[in-house]
Amino acid sequence: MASSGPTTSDAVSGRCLIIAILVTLLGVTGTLAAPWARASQGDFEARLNEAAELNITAPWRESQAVLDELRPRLAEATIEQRARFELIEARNLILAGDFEAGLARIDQLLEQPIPTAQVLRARTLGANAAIVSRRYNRGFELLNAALAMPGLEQYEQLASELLSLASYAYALVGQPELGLEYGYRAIDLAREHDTERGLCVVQQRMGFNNKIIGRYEQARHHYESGLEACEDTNDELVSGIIQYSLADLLRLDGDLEGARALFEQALPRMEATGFPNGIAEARLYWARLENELGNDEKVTELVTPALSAFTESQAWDYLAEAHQLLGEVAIRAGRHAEALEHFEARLAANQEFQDLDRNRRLAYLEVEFDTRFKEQEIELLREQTRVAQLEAETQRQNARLRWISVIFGLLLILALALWLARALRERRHFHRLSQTDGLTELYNHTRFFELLEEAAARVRRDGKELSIVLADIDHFKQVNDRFGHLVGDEVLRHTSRVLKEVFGPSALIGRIGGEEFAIALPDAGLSEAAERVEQLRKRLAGADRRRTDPPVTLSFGLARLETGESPEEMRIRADEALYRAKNSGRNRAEFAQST
Ligand SMILES: Nc1nc2c(ncn2[C@@H]2O[C@H](COP(=O)(O)OP(=O)(O)OP(=O)(O)O)[C@@H](O)[C@H]2O)c(=O)[nH]1
Repeated sequence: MASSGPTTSDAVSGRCLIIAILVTLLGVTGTLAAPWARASQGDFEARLNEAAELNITAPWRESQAVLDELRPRLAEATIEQRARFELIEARNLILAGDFEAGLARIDQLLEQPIPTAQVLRARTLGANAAIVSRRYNRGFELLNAALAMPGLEQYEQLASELLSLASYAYALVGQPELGLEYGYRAIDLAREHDTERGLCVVQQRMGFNNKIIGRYEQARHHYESGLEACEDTNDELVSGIIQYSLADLLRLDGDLEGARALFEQALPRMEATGFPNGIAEARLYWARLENELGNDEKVTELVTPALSAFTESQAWDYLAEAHQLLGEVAIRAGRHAEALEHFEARLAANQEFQDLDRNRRLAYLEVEFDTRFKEQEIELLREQTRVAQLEAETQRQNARLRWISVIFGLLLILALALWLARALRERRHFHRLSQTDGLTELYNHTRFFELLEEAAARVRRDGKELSIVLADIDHFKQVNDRFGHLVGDEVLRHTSRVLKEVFGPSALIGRIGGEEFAIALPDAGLSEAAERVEQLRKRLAGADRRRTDPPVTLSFGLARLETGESPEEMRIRADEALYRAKNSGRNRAEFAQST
């Protein structure tokens, strides 16, 4: 006889409940059991590990007995050990069906400063327990907080358990693809770190995920792999879950005898764990099969004891399905009043389930929305930080550029200043060259007569005197011829120096020809000029003359600027006087004739 049980959605969601509880418990227990190797660190540690191990392999009461024995010694425990103790106990409370107390214990633990691994453990266990007990907001909050923990994958088995929980939770709220994605990550992690227990848990969840989206072949494959891993780790709980889940798959596949054989193994196994929700789920699954086979008595026998467990754990979908089955049995037996009661109970349970399902999706969406919103906020903040960094970098570059420009500008100004100073120096040099005679550094011909003009104008204006002396070295050609031009040059320079010394700074002295000099004496008359000439002759002939110097004499022509006379006219007269001095035997001075 065909079953007309609850909707597929009801059945699927109901199945989740038991699986989730079992897997939660399994996950935490598995993690806690891991530090067996540290038993030698002390009796407390060893007993704590024993309690954790018992949580996997025995009914929860056995591990709780160990915890109760350890409780008086909690004061000597480390923070980490206390956290593990609390987590095992919280898990036991949940296994015993007291979700509220279990979750309160986890919340308390999360408020304390505990190692990161314990935080991850507590969040994973809390998320699972909250989701299983219909506290979806809290469940997804804890799940997302755990998933957001940095460096998650370094926690290996813990991370694998968390990802497998995420896999289950997302499948539960209608996101099976996301669930599969998390599941594959969890499988990879479990394989990578060779954790059989992790593999056992995640394969079971992946079996569930595939089953609810109708991929029975894949579901079966995951369940079978999971069963192998679970048997290896003596995990009675998950082994039992997988067995009755596989049996349900066989039923769906039409292998009813195979399914029954598996149920016969799974139910006693579940009963041995003492976990009421798991036992009730196994009974319901089996009852589906017996309903299909028309074994009404067996259906009643299986389902009736499960009703209270479903009601207590608010597994409304399962409860609805159970009442549906019992209602059908009652109809077939002609007990119509009883059937009506069951169908009414089914309707009520379905109503509860619809509310629950809506709440579940809403909770997921709220947390998901909140998370996405926060992610967007974080992304926005990151973007703002990036922009600020870019701006700061741009400002730094601008400041650098400004400095470079300033330095470059200063260097340019300096180079220009140097170049200008050099140009000015050169200009002054060339200017001086253009006015002086390079050999003697006396005024050259042009400059001398310019200055003479100016001096003449000045003395005329001031009503003072001005005399001029033309001096020409005697027989200079012979000096050159006898001693060479270099000596001749030296004679010219020496003569110039003596001229300057004798006539003093007020006199204008110029070299106006090869060996011919002109001296203008402002404010001086002929007698003073003659006196100086005499001094000069003595100096050249006497004291100043070195023994190696060739004998040098000069002939002089002296003239005084007459009233109304131009400097040129004065010069001509002085020239004539010089000519006379030369002709009169040289080495002498002649006065120019007055006009
Ligand atoms: N070493 C040297 N010789 C110069 C320079 N300028 C002109 N002389 C020489 O001066 C000599 C001038 O010779 P002259 O004009 O014959 O005159 P002098 O030999 O002095 O004879 P008198 O003037 O008649 O006494 C020439 O031999 C020129 O070569 C010069 O700058 N350096």
